Amino acid sequence: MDLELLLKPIKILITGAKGQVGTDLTRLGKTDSFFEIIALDKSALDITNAKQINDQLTHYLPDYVINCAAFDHVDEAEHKADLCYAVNAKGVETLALACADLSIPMFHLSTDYVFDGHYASGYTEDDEVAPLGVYGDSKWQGEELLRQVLPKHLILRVSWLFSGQGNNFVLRTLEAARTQNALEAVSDRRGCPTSASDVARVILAMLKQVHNGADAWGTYHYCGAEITNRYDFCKEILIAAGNYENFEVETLVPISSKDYVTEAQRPNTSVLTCKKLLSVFGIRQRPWRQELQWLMRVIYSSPKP
Ligand SMILES: NC(=O)C1=CN([C@@H]2O[C@H](COP(=O)(O)OP(=O)(O)OC[C@H]3O[C@@H](n4cnc5c(N)ncnc54)[C@H](OP(=O)(O)O)[C@@H]3O)[C@@H](O)[C@H]2O)C=CC1
Ligand SMILES: Cc1cn([C@H]2C[C@H](O)[C@@H](COP(=O)(O)OP(=O)(O)O[C@H]3O[C@@H](C)C(=O)[C@@H](O)[C@H]3O)O2)c(=O)[nH]c1=O
Repeated sequence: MDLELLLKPIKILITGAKGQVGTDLTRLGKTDSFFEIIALDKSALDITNAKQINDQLTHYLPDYVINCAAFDHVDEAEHKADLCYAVNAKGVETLALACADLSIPMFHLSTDYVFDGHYASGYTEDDEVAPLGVYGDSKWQGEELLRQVLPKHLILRVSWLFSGQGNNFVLRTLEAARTQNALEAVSDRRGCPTSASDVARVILAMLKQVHNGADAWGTYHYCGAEITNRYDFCKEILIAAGNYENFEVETLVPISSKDYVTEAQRPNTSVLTCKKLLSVFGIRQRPWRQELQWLMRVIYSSPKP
């Protein structure tokens, strides 16, 4: 690769730029001179709209497209299956076809919910998928369509995302703790929380390497280090936020997932093994507890809206 090309910032186009990962990726990417960021939210680029995709890609001609757009309301997906598949499966295919036409590699995010959660010791990228609900199935179909259409792709499966915005377990726990005296949390559902800003860091690190010639296309897992369950995670959230705020809540009760009935079935142990990412890219997992502490500092130092 010649020097001029190496010195040029890597132009990345982000879809779903107002979501959790989209927001953190935009923020982090803009502080890194290696990148030129084009951040498009749903109104600027709807991934179910082939013409809009084509117009935006030919206008910007990015080096990479990063798809952060998704329909990821797990329960709602059960009764809005058409919309869910339109975005997470067909939308991904439409985006990938446009990328293929213009020879643009695509980075895509997927989920631990492609697995059924019966495998207790952690899933590798080669383990068999068996989604339990519409959301997980739509994400798996999106992965497969991308693999068929565009060989130059990276798929990063992540789990249990949290950030300072959007609909996530951390913010919902804080909201509930402000208004309720007692909270219940499932103690037999295990996984690894992951901060959206940590995912953004990993995406940018992977992109730098493939841009510099690493032939590492394919599927990878990433999640925050250590395994926990929803009850212990909830406890950690309340302890971390308790340094800044007095909550209404007095008790946190561990319950069985059998007693927490939701529209969608969820995997019981959806731990992702991240060894492939370490061996191919040298990227290590960061402890989610540290990320949670950092997020609390950010949340409580920001002015109230
Ligand atoms: N959240 C989690 O816990 C996890 C998420 N993932 C995956 O990670 C990725 C990022 O998730 P996260 O950042 O949390 O998602 P968010 O829901 O925070 O963001 C997704 C964004 O996509 C937008 N969007 C929805 N439909 C379309 C469309 N047709 N075209 C363009 N944009 C659209 C949404 O807009 P609007 O809100 O206006 O509809 C939203 O801004 C997704 O692929 C998700 O499946 C994987 C594991 C865990
Ligand atoms: C609200 C609440 C949930 N829970 C438990 C039940 C269930 O296991 C889980 C549901 O919480 P959430 O709705 O935040 O989690 P959910 O939407 O299932 O989260 C998933 O989102 C999708 C997009 C993904 O890809 C997954 O990785 C995962 O992060 O938490 C409690 O135990 N107590 C509570 O008060």
